[in-house]
Amino acid sequence: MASPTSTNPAHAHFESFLQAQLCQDVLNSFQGLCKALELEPAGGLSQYHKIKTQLNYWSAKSLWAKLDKRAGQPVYQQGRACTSTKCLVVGAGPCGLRAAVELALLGARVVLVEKRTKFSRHNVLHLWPFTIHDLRALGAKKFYGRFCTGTLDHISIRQLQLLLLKVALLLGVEIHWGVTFTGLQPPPKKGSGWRAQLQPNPSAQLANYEFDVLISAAGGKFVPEGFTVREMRGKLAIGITANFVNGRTAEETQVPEISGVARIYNQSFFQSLLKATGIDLENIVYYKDDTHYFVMTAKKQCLLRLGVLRQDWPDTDRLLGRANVVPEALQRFARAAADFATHGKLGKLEFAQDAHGQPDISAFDFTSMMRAESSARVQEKHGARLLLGLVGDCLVEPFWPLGTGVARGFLAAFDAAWMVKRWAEGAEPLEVLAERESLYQLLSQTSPENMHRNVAQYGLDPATRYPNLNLRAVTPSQVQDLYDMVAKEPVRRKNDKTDAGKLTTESAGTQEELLRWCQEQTAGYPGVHVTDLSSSWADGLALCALVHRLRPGLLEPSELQGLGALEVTAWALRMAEHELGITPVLSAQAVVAGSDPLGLIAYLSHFHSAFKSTLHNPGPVSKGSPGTSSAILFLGKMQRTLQRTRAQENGEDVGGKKRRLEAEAETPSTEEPPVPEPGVPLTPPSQHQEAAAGDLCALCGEHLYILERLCVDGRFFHRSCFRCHACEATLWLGDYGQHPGDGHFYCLQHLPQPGHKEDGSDRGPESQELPTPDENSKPSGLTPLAAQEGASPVPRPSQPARRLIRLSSPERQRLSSLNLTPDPEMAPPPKPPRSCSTLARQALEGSFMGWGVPAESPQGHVCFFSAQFLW
Ligand SMILES: NC(=O)C1=CN([C@@H]2O[C@H](COP(=O)(O)OP(=O)(O)OC[C@H]3O[C@@H](n4cnc5c(N)ncnc54)[C@H](OP(=O)(O)O)[C@@H]3O)[C@@H](O)[C@H]2O)C=CC1
Repeated sequence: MASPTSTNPAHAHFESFLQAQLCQDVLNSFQGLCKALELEPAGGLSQYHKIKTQLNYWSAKSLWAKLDKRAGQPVYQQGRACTSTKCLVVGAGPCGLRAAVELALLGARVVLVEKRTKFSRHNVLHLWPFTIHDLRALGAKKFYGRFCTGTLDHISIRQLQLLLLKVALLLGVEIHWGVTFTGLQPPPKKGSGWRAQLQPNPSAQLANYEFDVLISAAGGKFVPEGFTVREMRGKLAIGITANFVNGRTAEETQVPEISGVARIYNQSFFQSLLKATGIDLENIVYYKDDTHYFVMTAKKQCLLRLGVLRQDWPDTDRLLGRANVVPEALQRFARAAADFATHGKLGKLEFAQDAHGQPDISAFDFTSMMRAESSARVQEKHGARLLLGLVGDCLVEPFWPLGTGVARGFLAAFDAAWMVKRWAEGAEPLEVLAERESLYQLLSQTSPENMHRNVAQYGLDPATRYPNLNLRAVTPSQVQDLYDMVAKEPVRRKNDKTDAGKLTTESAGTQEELLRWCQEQTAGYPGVHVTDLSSSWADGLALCALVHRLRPGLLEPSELQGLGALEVTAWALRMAEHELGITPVLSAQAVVAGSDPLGLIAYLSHFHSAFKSTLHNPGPVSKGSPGTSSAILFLGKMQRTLQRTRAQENGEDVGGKKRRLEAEAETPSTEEPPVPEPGVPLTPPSQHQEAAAGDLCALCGEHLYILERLCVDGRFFHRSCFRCHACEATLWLGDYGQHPGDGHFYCLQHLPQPGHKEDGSDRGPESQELPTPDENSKPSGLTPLAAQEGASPVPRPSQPARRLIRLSSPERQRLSSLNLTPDPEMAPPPKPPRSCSTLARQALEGSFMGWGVPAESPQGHVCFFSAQFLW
């Protein structure tokens, strides 16, 4: 057995390859290695086995042991799962490389194109436990000895790229640098395949490469053909990142990292900072890696005051545009903040250089994020099918204070590779797409707390990662529009230079656009004048108009005659929920009182989504004039009723209505309460009272902020409270059951047979048919709703039967072979604290993903994150 110091040139190349810290050095040493071993690089998995056979000295063997262990997982079928699949991956960011590695392990031929020629991003990513385990298992320590040696778990983007690049090269991925993917070249005739348009003109071999899978991992600015994106925009939040040279001196090593200081947790720190420097921040983070990396959220007024921004512009792009930012002032700002946060112990704080040789500092707007509407598509031409999948920022741009780091990017990479495996197995395109979309639904809800606890079991199979998985949450019929015979026009995003400033109607995202859309949909309805996203909705008419616009047949004027605003609103909310599937995120009281503007925006964005999906699957929605005769009749009557009510109210004291709403707001039920008696003195609603307007969790009774709200059967819970009564796993919407006997919620695995006993002695086998929640079989314990319904003056439509979810036998077998039964020894995960971080984590995702909703904290702050969460 030879040692690395032997004269074998292959060993020397291999050691250089392991140690290389620049992209070009990695490529050079790998080429040298292949030459020395007389191998053609990019030879797929067989190339890996050849390298392994020839390099069998101890240092190399420790790496092979790790890679062999991963490659030996049954899911890869010894590298034969996708041998006839040819993939093109676009983008060598962390997610593109991670996806390429998985595809290579499956035995696919993988070609990756990246427009950059070097890795230069110093910014540091937070790592979840599973990502650390995953990277260690790929030999991270071998490539980067400092991997996760600090007090905090993180890695710089470039180090992450470097180590994944090395793994990808070893596994035979073909990588082309400085090559930009510009579009698809459909097959010109039968018998030919899909190719890529690339810039600059590629070699003939690359130009002629025909593939049947395209994975786009090209980052948040790129949207491949056929995909649509939605912009989520909240209140302005300005992030600043700065990287300073890390000289790795003893003094620098001593300086403690800051995993996150947020204003709401440490007011005195931020006040002292303001006093000493004039800098006003919401939060600050400091990580030590290749550089000293700082990220902070700065207040606009202070940036203007300190001359960092020249002028205040309402348009964020202009506000933070190159012309409006003074680089020297920005550098002074970041340096002073970093210096203060580290008590001056980092010395002179010299800026590291970015890709262009400039000081590595940037100010960016993180209020706007893009999210693709779907994660995959299939295109077919002349009989050649192409599967397209998105991963990483190209799929969902992360909201950096949530601390999702690269974790969800990796999950999407795994899910996409799993999709490719299913594709290679010959599953029907719509089935493949439906499964992928089912997984995509889970992505935004994932957190370390609600995934399987044993990260060592994580693999490509989604069942190893997501508990209570239902790969049929989305059905093939729901994804028909993702299967194109002809590609649609690409949708470009707002800052796409090729189509600057334009958003398609489908990706419209700002509140103004939402308002405009609401105005368009409600135009022509008598008595409806939508001028804003708050008070215009207080009489319930506009909401009814939207419901009618979507489903004209739902409105029966006779049902609503004589009702007040609150009752009308409650009716509209219920109709929307039960008939249109639009989950309420605020109560009727809050709509009428206008006490929850954020909730209303989130809620209205659901209508927009529902409207769009109805357009995709045309049903009863009338696209023509909204003012059908029944609607006009209905709303006319409603208006008269409301006018009568108002006239009566004018007889009361001026604050009668307000006081009444306030009293209503104290009723925690989401059902409409009885209209209170007039005569109570006027006081503006306090924060507490506003919070009480349907804002208490129906399970724990604690305050429920909008970002935490989960609506199940008309009641609101904290997401963290919505757990399986048996195993305490967090439940996914659509994948749970409520037992009619005990009223508790269960995951499908633990849902007891009807008539079970609480002690579980009669607990049935795994998946059970979910009870259809008809009105008579409402459980008593958890459904006060049912009791109230009798008293409700508003007729309630029958609820649609809940979906029947059964695992197929192969699925059951697969699950049982994975041995995923919860370990009885293992304590249930602690309930996460409901802090601003939790709110933030749940913001802008989940069921009210539509319009970006600024995160609402108890203190009304817009940005927040706590110690453990970081980019
Ligand atoms: N801290 C930070 O500054 C950033 C952090 N991140 C984090 O990184 C992760 C995302 O990684 P990932 O999804 O892999 O995305 P990345 O943005 O890291 O990588 C995408 C790569 O694809 C390149 N690319 C873009 N368009 C094309 C094209 N048409 N043809 C070829 N290459 C192209 C990009 O170049 P180019 O960038 O020049 O467009 C970039 O190098 C997330 O966790 C995110 O939080 C992501 C971005 C910034």
